[in-house]
Amino acid sequence: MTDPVLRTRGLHKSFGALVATDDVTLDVRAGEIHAVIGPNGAGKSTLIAQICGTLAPDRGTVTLDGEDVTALPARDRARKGLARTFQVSALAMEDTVLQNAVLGALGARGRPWSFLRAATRDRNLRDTAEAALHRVGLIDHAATHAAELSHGQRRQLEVAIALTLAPKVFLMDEPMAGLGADGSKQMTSFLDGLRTEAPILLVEHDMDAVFALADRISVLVSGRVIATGTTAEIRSNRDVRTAYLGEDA
Ligand SMILES: Nc1ncnc2c1ncn2[C@@H]1O[C@H](COP(=O)(O)OP(=O)(O)OP(=O)(O)O)[C@@H](O)[C@H]1O
Repeated sequence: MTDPVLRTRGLHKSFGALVATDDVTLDVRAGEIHAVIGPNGAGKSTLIAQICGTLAPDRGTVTLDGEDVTALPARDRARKGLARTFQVSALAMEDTVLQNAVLGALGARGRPWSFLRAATRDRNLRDTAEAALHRVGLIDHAATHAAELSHGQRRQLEVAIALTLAPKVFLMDEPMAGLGADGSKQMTSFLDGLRTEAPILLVEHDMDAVFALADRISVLVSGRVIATGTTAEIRSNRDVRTAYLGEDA
């Protein structure tokens, strides 16, 4: 079997007496969607933060394509292909969809647009940005301001920006949040097609989406992975049913 694209080994993080991440070992393999589920406060966001590098673990490692990136800051991990999406606030709302994607391709989000105006005239950057917008179905909205996009379209734009950086793996934190039933269905089918671009580590509360999409699921309870398996294995796991899904799951 090929090496996983992303692997955590023994990740551990405490806040005072509270153990938020308790020796978490998991991996994400090429082509798969690996979902992490768990009740509120189980430690999902804390885990994602350590994987993407915004929070330092007390111990344990994160490897990307076999390279130990534990000591690298988030920005360097992103450059190496660890693409965190759905931080909608990262979009420049006053800029167009195309400008956002070009800035993404430059890896230059957060810099004043006035300094980067020339970038949209750069043919290579435009081609990269347009290809990504095409891939996520936003090319017809290239001239629309990000502020005018729907919730779901903004998430697609975040993915387009991530695609411009040729991601090795996507980290997605609650992509369905706030989308409503129809929006969630559309996002589910969008993510289903996206796994061919890069595998996805998906943190999500929407169980319909999780069970429709995931190749494997890890269940986090009180910072600890209590089970990892296929959707069928997780559905029938007694510990999971007791701790999380409930007997009617
Ligand atoms: N910076 C922090 N300082 C102290 N405690 C924290 C900090 N960040 C998280 N925690 C605690 O760590 C635990 C795990 O929180 P975390 O947000 O990772 O859970 P979660 O599974 O993402 O929850 P939710 O599903 O509600 O988003 C919680 O008890 C939380 O209160």
